[in-house]
Amino acid sequence: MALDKPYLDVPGTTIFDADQSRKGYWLNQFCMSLMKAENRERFKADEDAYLAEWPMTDEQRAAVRARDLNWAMRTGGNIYFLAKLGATDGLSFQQMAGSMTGMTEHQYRDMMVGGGRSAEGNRTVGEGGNAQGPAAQSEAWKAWEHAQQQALAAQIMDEHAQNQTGAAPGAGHARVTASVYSSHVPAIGAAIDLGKTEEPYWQPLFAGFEPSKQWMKDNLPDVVFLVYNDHATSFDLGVIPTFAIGTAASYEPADEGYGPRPVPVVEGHPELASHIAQSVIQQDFDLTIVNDLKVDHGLTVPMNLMFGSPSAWPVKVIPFAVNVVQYPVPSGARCFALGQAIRRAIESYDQPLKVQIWGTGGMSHQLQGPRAGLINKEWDNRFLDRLIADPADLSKMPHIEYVREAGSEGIELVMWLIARGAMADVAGGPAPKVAHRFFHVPASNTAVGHLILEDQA
Ligand SMILES: O=C(O)c1ccc(O)c(O)c1
Repeated sequence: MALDKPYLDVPGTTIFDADQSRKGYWLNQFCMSLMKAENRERFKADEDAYLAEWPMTDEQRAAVRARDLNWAMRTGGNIYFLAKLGATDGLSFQQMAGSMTGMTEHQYRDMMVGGGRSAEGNRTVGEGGNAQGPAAQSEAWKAWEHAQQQALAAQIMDEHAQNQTGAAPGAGHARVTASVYSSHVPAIGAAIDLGKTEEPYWQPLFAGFEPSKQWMKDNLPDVVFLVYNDHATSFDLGVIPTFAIGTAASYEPADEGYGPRPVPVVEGHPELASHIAQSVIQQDFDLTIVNDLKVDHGLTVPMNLMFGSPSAWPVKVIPFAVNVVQYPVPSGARCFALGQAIRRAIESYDQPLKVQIWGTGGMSHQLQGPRAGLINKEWDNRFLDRLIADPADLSKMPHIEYVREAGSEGIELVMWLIARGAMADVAGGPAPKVAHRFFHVPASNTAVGHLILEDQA
């Protein structure tokens, strides 16, 4: 059980939540494609051929062909997406809504003219209202269900047999085991990709991460919650989310202009990510939910620094992108409080997963204007000291201090406060153990800082 679903007992109602969204992703994307006239024409000319272009399930294709909206919703469709299908057929929203009620078009219109369906008796399953019955089904859906019955029965038998012999699902809940902090300079990625890590310029930097790779082998988590910023890669100026959580099953490395980095695809953890999204949003942090995301150096470079260059990443990753590109960017205090909410979310997930939270970006660097190349070693090291010992006080530092002291791009360091806020001591537990600390200048234009804090709770 990942998502809390208090809405399941509302009669005749499907709430479009993360599970539904995941299930219906391609069905809904197909519907969106009908926003273009040329696609509507192609669909109308040959429905089967057009539907075959979309990686939907056979059942979803059948539901579309039958124009059975209840069936389509059962397979993950959402009415605002399905409405593009109805619009392609020339239907109004009233005709579409009415088609799901079992009433004729006229009966439904008359009900609306008469003041609409009453909420009385329709708030909870089992009351006596007129929306309590089973969903209206097309003949096609009934036939489909009939055909599935045998397969379903066999599957239930199988599951039953497995339950008899297999282990019980893991008990317990997820926990934060450590936080990791690291700069994410693209030139570090290029040095890895081009085999330059032993060159005199790069060797001292990579040497500083050798203990980290060993530590990671000894402390491998199941999931990394990876806080980073997108560098005008997946998010352009069209949409700028302040906090965006990736809920996809996988994330391809982005092409940032040099071609995609030759690193493995990043596997996500959609169930935990959706749970965290729900929990954190219910704690009043308004996250943007992202199902389609390519990840840039901000995410992949720290992965290499901590895991080396394996053929597949040994952990699942939940990407969490923070806007630090266009002002206003979130305050340190907001980031610190968000980290606390993320810890609560992780701890309330009912699977025994070990989760690390990483903060990336920084340290001091300025990539623009006559002040480009600014480095402030003393300030950076003081930042590391304060991050370890008094993050609550550090979180009060205003943006202007980051800019003046650590350069315009040094503002990325606010993201480290998200990871730090998720540690046990902030929630009243013991102080973390400093497993590793490293600082090096320069990597390209940047001072590289790195910390590993082990949770002692
Ligand atoms: O130092 C650099 O070259 C550099 C470039 C881009 C970044 O996002 C960054 O963090 C550092």
